[in-house]
This record gives sequence, C-alpha cells and structure tokens, in this order.
Amino acid sequence: SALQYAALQNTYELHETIGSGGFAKVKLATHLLTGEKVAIKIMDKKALGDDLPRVKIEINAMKELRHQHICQLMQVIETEEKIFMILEYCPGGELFDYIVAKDRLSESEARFFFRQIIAALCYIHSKGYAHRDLKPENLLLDDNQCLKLIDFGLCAKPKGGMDHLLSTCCGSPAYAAPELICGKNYLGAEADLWSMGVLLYALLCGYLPFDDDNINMLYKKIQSGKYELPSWLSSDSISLLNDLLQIDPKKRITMQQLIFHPWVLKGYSSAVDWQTRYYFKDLDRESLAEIALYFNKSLKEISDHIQLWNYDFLTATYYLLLFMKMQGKQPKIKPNMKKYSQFINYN
Ligand SMILES: Cn1cc(Br)cc1C(=O)Nc1[nH]nc2c1CN(C(=O)N[C@H](CN1CCCC1)c1ccccc1)C21CC1
Repeated sequence: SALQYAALQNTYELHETIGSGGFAKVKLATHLLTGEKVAIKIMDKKALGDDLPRVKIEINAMKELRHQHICQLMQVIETEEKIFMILEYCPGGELFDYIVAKDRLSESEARFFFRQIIAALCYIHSKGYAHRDLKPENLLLDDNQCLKLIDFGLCAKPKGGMDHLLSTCCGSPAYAAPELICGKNYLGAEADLWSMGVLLYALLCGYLPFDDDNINMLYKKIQSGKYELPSWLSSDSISLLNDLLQIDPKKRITMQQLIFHPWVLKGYSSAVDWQTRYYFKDLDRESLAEIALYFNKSLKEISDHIQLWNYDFLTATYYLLLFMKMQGKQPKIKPNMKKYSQFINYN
C-alpha cells in the first residue's frame, strides 16, 4: 500500500514491479526532481532474517564501486521494517533474456559483451573484491548495449587482500568453480575467472557447459571439467574457453593474461580499457549549482554535503544529474518541482 512507502514520499514516484527474488523485489520508479527513472530494490528486514548481513555487504561494496559497467547505487533508505536501495535503471533487462531471444550470440557480439564483463571484473578485483555470483541474470543492459553488473550480495572483500583464501561455498552451482564446490579454500578472483568461462560459453553456445537436474551429477560434470564443443565454435574461442575452464585454479588464466588474450583483442585496436571512467576527484560544478539553486543553499554547503557520500537523497540527485550530463542531457532539476523543496528533508 502507498502508506508502506512513506519513506519515498515527495522524492520518488513508484511504478510497476520489474523483478522479484527471494527476499526482495525491484520496482521501477521516477526520481521526482529530475524526472529520471531509477530501480528501487525493496527488502523487508524481518523476511531477510539472517540474510540481513548479505544486504549490508552488498550496500558497503556498491558504495565503494563506481564504474561504467557496474549498476550504480545512488541512495539507501532504512526504516523500521524496510531497506530501500535506489539503483541505476537498466531498460534493456537481463543479458540472460537477450541470449535466449537470440538463441546464441555471434563470436563478435560475444566479444563485444565479454570485453565489458572483463572490464567490470578487472575493476572489482583491483578494488579487492570478488563478485562470486557471476551469471547472465546478474548482467543488465542499459539503452545503448552497455552491460551493468548487479547483485553484490555474495561478493567478498577478503581482509588480507585478494590473495587471501575464501571458504564459503556460494553462488549458482552451474557457474561455480570446481575448487569452490568441493569445499576447498579458494581465491575469489580465480573463482570469478571460472564463472567468466561458463558465462562466455553461454554467450557463444546459448546453453551451459555443465548442466544437470541432479546437483550431484552437476558437481561431477564440473569437477570433470569436460564439456561439449559445438561445431560453430572457432579454434580461438575453444582455446580461450580451455584457458578459463581449467579445473586446477593454478593453471587457469589470470585476469592480467585475459585482457591481452588474442581472442579478446581480435578485431580491436587496443586491450580492454578496464579503468573506471567515473571521475569523482572534483565534483561536477554544474550539477552542484543546479542543486544549490533548487535548495537555496550555497555551492559550498552543497559541495561539502555531497563530499560526505552518505547516500541520501542529495547523493542520488547528484548522481542522476551527473549521468544526465554524461548522456548529453541538460543536468536540470524540473522547475515544476519547486513547490516540493520545503518538504524534502534530504538526509
Ligand atoms: C527485467 N527488466 C526488464 C526491463 Br525492460 C528492465 C528490467 C530490469 O530489471 N531493470 C533493472 N534496472 N536496474 C535493476 C534492474 C533489476 N535489478 C535487480 O537488482 N535485479 C535482481 C535480479 N537478480 C538476478 C538473479 C536473481 C535476482 C533482483 C534482485 C533481487 C530481487 C529482484 C531482482 C536492478 C536494481 C538493480
């Protein structure tokens, strides 16, 4: 009911549900000040139970990660019963559905997407995180064929850095690395690279390399490391799949080798440009000025507030104005929203 979401009053207008998973649902919404679409992930704290720590892990990770191929977290609202995560809206839906609709992708289209996936994971690993739940359902398309990675609820940031061993067995079985499913300690980055191999196979073939309705049979297939090579696969594709789907993580290709692999470079003049294009050293003055004007505050007051990055309504407004600018739109606050300014308590 409308009352349930008092926390979003005067700031977002909610529309239809666009996704529902176990303990959460995602609704399309409009950020009223800019008119921009956002996706709001709504979780009930009671229903979450002992999954609540996973949400905190996801929120803390997403606050640290800013990259053109990661779905941007813009605001977090916590009430007695609910947690709301306001995230970037991706109007293209899941990569999973895109592959299903096309049956399978051509080698060049698979390469176009796989280079984006490499960029996202290379960036995440460089920040000390492993995603651990890579699959086409967790890669969304925006409105110009760009992929955005989501669902960081299973990610790990080992205390001792990326060469620190992990032990939790998690993620989706069909994408899980052999060392992960047999309970050994493993390195997050190496497990992500295996999942990238499964993902690449899914892009190129339209089905999974290891699949079985019986979980134990599935595990045996994964641990065998044997998978079918359909006739349409090129020898370059076969060689890259072989490098990624190595059962022994120490024989598996590393991220540094992957970004220079011949298959990844084929048809491109440069290696994967994995660094983030989001520049936050200095804040964007035009966006700050727009906010200062609207709330009748000084540029310095707004700039100091945004620098706190406390993921309140102002943080979301700043992100959205910045994204509008990146898309070549005027970063403007809608004039007819003037009447709301006195109601909006933005933190
Ligand atoms: C499906 N779809 C179709 C169109 Br058109 C747009 C979308 C769409 O979902 N767009 C979209 N933009 N931003 C988001 C989404 C979906 N979305 C999601 O976070 N979607 C995930 C999807 N997971 C994949 C495997 C299990 C659940 C989700 C997580 C919990 C509950 C429901 C959904 C965000 C918020 C980040």
